[in-house]
Amino acid sequence: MEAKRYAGEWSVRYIEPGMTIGLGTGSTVFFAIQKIGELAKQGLTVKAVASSDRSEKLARELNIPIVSFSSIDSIDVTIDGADEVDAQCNLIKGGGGAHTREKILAYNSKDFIVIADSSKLVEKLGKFPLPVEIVPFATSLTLQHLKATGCEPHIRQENGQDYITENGNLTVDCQFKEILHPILLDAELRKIPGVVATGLFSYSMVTKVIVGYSSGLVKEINPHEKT
Ligand SMILES: O=C(CO)[C@H](O)[C@H](O)COP(=O)(O)O
Repeated sequence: MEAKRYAGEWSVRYIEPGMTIGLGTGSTVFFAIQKIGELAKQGLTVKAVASSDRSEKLARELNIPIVSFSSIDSIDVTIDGADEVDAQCNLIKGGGGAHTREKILAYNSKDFIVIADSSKLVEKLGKFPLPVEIVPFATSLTLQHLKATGCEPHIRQENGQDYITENGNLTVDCQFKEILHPILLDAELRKIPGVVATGLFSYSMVTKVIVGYSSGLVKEINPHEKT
């Protein structure tokens, strides 16, 4: 947990007065939102759009002004977590079931900052089952098409029932052996009618990844930096 806190708290240095910020979802973002709340209390003026009811509720409790997506043109910076980050900074997201809205936030943000503890760093994506949001219509056919891409698809359950996203859809956790070409796989999955969004986020969307270590060390990875 401390490693998540270090990454989350570090990330708020990229927030400037007057910005519109996107709030992701999850236990790492929790620490970023708390820190933003502290800064707001000290006078930082920002407005925020949230990717989930959970994050919105937390932000409201901390008196961070929340605005609706329809009232803004773009987001200055979105801060969000990840389930896996590969060597190029491609991501798997959606462990918390909010990846469709998170992708909309990231896509509409000038900067997309990913925060993660070091356990999320992997060489290749795919150990973590890939979340895919699907509409709950012709589910068994959609599952067959997902399976044909080379995975074992499982409809996510919560308290013994299908997990329903905030968009009213199902989440299918797709276990691949490994994901060698995340961008191609994302395109292949999105061709299946009924698929709303996958939890694959291309490195091209990512401005930087902030990694927290339990020692207190924080590292920044810039996927676009030439080495
Ligand atoms: O994608 C997400 C939610 O949909 C989260 O960012 C991801 O699951 C990481 O969560 P955590 O910070 O709790 O480890």
